[in-house]
Amino acid sequence: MRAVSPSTMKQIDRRAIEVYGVPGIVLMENASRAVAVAVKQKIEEICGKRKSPGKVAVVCGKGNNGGDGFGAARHLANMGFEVMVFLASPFDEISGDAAVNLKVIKNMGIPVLELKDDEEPEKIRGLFDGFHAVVDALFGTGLRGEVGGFHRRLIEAINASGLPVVAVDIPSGICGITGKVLGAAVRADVTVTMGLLKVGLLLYPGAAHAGRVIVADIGIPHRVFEEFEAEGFLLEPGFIKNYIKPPAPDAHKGDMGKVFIIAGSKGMTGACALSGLGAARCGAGLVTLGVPESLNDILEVKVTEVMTLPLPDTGEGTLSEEALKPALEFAQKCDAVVIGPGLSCHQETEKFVRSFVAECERPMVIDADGINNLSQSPGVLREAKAPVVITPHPGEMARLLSMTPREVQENRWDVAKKAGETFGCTVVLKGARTLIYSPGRPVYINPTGNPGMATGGSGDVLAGMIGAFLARGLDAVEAAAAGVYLHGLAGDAAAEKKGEIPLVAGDIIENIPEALKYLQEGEKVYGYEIQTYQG
Ligand SMILES: NC(=O)C1=CN([C@@H]2O[C@H](COP(=O)(O)OP(=O)(O)OC[C@H]3O[C@@H](n4cnc5c(N)ncnc54)[C@H](O)[C@@H]3O)[C@@H](O)[C@H]2O)[C@H](O)CC1
Ligand SMILES: [K+]
Repeated sequence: MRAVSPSTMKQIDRRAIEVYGVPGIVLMENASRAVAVAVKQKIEEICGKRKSPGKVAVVCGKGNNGGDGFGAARHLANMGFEVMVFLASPFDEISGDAAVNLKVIKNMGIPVLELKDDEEPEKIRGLFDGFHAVVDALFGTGLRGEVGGFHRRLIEAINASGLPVVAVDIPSGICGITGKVLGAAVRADVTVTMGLLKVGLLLYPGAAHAGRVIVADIGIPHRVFEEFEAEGFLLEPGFIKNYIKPPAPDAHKGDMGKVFIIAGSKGMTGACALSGLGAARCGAGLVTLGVPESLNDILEVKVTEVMTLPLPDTGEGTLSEEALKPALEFAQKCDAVVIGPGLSCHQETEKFVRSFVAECERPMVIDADGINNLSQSPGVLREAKAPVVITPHPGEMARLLSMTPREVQENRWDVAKKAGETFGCTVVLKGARTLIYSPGRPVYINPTGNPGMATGGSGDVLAGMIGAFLARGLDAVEAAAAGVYLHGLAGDAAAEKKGEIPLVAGDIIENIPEALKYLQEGEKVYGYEIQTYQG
């Protein structure tokens, strides 16, 4: 599902009005209706259907977000709710379509209380006593910069009310593209966003402030959406299902892709097994682990469905430079390579990784120590002869870009794009709402997964899964999207059974079959669900 920035949404709104001739007031009417229906649903969810359905406070700003609020107030009154509008702006500053709707509700006798900037703080704090829900129509795509002073106090009062909150378009105070809190932000139970998803509703902390997201079709001709490049794309089952096709009836293991996984060092044999099994569970026909010779016997015991290839060892249980020739030769016989899980940063291994990445002619997933071994020479990534997917967690990305993990986390969107453009590869920036970026493509946002997956070995499994999809012929972005989505879905299935705390990497592998089954047959989607309101 497409996700856009506020500025792109404004351009789409404008084109619908000025080029296609849809009057703005019509868009606002549809938006208002969607909000009112969501409020009714939310209150009924909590209080059940009642003769007198309840009392709703609608907090309106001075722009069209507020205009949606005025329209929603009218619809809610028509539904039998007792409605009160709190206007966070002087009456005479309301204009255009918003002014039309304000006039109507005043003609209907709906009380509209104009709040002054210098209202007594305790008056603001007590504003919502006795109400059953609050509608946040303060700021939408028109928010600029930090929310301060009176608006901040108003937002804090909404959050302190303890009432269910329905946000109009974007929770006020959330940046519509980064998801950051700009000073203060409303915590909504439901966000009714107009036309298309906004990126900021999908990225933390915005995703936490948005609650359940409903995308309202407000009557913009759908072809207008096609006329603009969406900045983001929320990964969904339908999108992934196309990539995960069952094997042909007469398939044999050679058809299903050969994956070569170069991994492991003394004490890190688990990483080899986890990435190998991750690949095998995603349908790779043949999986071979290239490991330091001294660890080969251990791996032979550890794995069954996966083969091993002993490679020259430094004598310390790590790969030596001598491993380059045999590793490149074997890679030539495979369809995709995964390099990095548990490899260590031994100085000889670092040289091996640098040369291998520069010379390998097969699509590669570079993970964990594969990335760390390139942090002194990230330019090698640009020399790669075949498509590359890097799968850094924030710390590994920080080393690659000479940033701090905090800087990475505070700018995930921009960092993922910067890394993709700098290294000319597909970037999987792991974390809550993993981002996938490749030059020239939108940023894919993954909604699956849970905090229980932040456990040793989880990344090794993911690297193997992406390697399997690469080996089965998906391009770098598709393989990354399929792997990331499925990895999170399997983790959600595991967490549903065992809880998040006890979850270990092996549980993710165990649940890949169930996750695949849901993708291909079921409708149940864990974790994240977007509803669409068609009016
Ligand atoms: N035709 C359309 O565009 C439709 C828009 N819809 C809704 O309208 C809003 C966007 O409305 P807009 O008037 O552009 O801006 P906002 O209402 O979001 O902003 C309100 C107002 O607030 C002022 N402001 C901005 N930043 C700050 C700040 N940091 N502190 C104080 N005040 C601030 C600024 O002057 C703005 O004018 C969109 O979200 C939809 O909800 C309809 O839904 C569909 C048609
Ligand atoms: K809002």
